[in-house]
Amino acid sequence: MRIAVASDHRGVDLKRGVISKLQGLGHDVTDDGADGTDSVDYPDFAAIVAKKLSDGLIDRGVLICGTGIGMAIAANKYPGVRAAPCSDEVTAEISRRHNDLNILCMSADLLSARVAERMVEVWIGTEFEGGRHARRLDKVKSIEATCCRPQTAE
Ligand SMILES: O=C(CO)[C@H](O)[C@H](O)[C@H](O)COP(=O)(O)O
Repeated sequence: MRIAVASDHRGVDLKRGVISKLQGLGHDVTDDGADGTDSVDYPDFAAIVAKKLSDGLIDRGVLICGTGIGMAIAANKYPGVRAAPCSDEVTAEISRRHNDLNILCMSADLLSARVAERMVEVWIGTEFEGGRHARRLDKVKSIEATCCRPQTAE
């Protein structure tokens, strides 16, 4: 799978471990920053990964900030992105089975490297179940199509 990973300054260490884990599983992984611990703004990094996903250049994304919340808010502004913070293996698995989550957001402040790497492994290895969940996601897509169209100037 083609996977892009990015973080803000709080997530740089966790990001390195996540990238190694994904590469070890045989995935094609890009590191989209941040490169150091100088303070940066999470929307800049969420935008890089979310745009790639929205444009079909990657299959999945992983975004890490202090809580994972800011990254999810920003990433979800891009069409076709389904991003959410997950807190453990269970939410990571259900986010795939029920929500077809395509960008996993994680908290650098609250997760250990071991738990975060395991979450990523479970998340990448879990398929969307379809069925009733596909019906619900179709409704989400329809909300996106009707509410989030770019506004044209009158
Ligand atoms: O956006 C966030 C909250 O969801 C992230 O946790 C950021 O990493 C955090 O806000 C950054 O805060 P800092 O005090 O500037 O490090």
